[in-house]
Amino acid sequence: MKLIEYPDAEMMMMRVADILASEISGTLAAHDRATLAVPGGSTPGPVFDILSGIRLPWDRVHVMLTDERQVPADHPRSNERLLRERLLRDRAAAATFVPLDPANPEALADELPLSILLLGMGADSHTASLFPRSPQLEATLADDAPPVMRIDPPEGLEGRVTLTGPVLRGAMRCHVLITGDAKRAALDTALDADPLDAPIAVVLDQANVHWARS
Ligand SMILES: O=C(O)[C@H](O)[C@@H](O)[C@H](O)[C@H](O)COP(=O)(O)O
Repeated sequence: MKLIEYPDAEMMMMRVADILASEISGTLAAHDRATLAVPGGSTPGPVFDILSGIRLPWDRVHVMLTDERQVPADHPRSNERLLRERLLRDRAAAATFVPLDPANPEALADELPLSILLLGMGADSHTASLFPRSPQLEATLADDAPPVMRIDPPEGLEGRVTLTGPVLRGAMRCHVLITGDAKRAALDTALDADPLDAPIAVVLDQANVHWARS
């Protein structure tokens, strides 16, 4: 793991957007297409705002979510809604959105391995929708898991659809974006943990973790 600490969240968001843009560009220099997977939640919006305005060959970029909440696409808690409002606009409106469909996991085969993976993390160390104590966690972390699966978070949140362990581990480049002391403490604990206890551990070997206190 490489941990990059920033003086504040604003600087972190600008830098991470720059890194993602240059990784998209680098991928497109060598390949016809780049596939970028991004999280929902409350943290990444400012990265999306900046990235959407950067000049890139967006028509060769496929964008998907790392996970989705099972709510209608126009619901305030929908990650697709966040993506459409904050990332798939301005210059990035030319990108192709790839939906997560657990009924048709093979539809993702052409997108793998992911070129660039951006993950969030909860203070319980969940990432994407791989939640500790979820009844399906072990199946979603298995080496032979399909690329996308349904999963029930343990604490009565809505059902989720998530990219699975093999997809996250297989990404060519992996970034984790976190703020605050509680998430930093969870990260420190996860460094020596089993992914079944701290799911973020599934990517920490290869991850660049970007952290700002606030
Ligand atoms: O849909 C989601 O909830 C996510 O993709 C999830 O993995 C998120 O990244 C973390 O829960 C952190 O969420 P916050 O950024 O809101 O703290």
